[in-house]
Amino acid sequence: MLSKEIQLEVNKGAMLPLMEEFYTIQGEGFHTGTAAYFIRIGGCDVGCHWCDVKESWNAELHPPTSIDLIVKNASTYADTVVVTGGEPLSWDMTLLTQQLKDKNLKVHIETSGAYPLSGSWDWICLSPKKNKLPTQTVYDNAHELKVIIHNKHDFIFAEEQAELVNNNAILFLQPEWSKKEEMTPLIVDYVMNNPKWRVSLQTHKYLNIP
Ligand SMILES: C[S@@+](CC[C@H](N)C(=O)[O-])C[C@H]1O[C@@H](n2cnc3c(N)ncnc32)[C@H](O)[C@@H]1O
Ligand SMILES: Nc1nc2[nH]cc(C(=O)O)c2c(=O)[nH]1
Ligand code: SF4
Ligand SMILES: [Mg+2]
Repeated sequence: MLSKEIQLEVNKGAMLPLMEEFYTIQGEGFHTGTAAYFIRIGGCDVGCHWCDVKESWNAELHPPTSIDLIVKNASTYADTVVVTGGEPLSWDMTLLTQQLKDKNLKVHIETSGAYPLSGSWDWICLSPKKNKLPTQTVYDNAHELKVIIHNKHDFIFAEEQAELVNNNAILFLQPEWSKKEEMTPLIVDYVMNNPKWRVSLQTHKYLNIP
């Protein structure tokens, strides 16, 4: 159990359960190949059975960390910060994003959109999940829609989600890692037949970097 004082700070978004932070190359989606500092915030109740960071789900395993410290570390690296998780929108992102922007950093988010949008973002990557669909604010503000393809039905889900996202969002299909041998050729065919979509791969896993 957190002390009352710390719980209040977490509720305000002045402290967040930090799982890890690392400087790497954005491996996925529109900004693939570009250097970025990743901040991974613990806590997620969406429950994707193929999630590649299940250790992030239980927020209680990750120490509440002051955003002052998170921002200080981030600003010593690249000019772009990617906030991920866990599900970052489980928490109030207002203060964290304000302070990152005060340091002139570009602030990106990786989100399932399952909770209402908080914070101010230069780039929103929405990766919707069937078991907890995105909220309207995230559909309206997403710059990128990145749908994970684990089976053939996910192409239908992808088209449904593309109807819900704003018209400017760039559309990506990304193979679920454990099914990539089977799904990647289907994605390649699908994108050639439906060129409004683009392919996204988890390139960091091929590069053996975090
Ligand atoms: C771990 S999630 C954290 C952020 C947020 N909870 C979300 O799902 O967008 C980061 C990204 O990894 C993707 N992802 C997670 N597990 C994956 C897997 N096994 N194969 C491919 N992509 C995966 C998610 O869809 C999301 O785009
Ligand atoms: N290199 C790298 N790129 C990423 N893009 C999204 C990631 C995530 O887990 O949110 C991720 C990640 O974990 N590593
Ligand atoms: S929403 Fe993201 S962090 Fe949560 S289980 Fe799904 S992939 Fe993992
Ligand atoms: Mg990842």
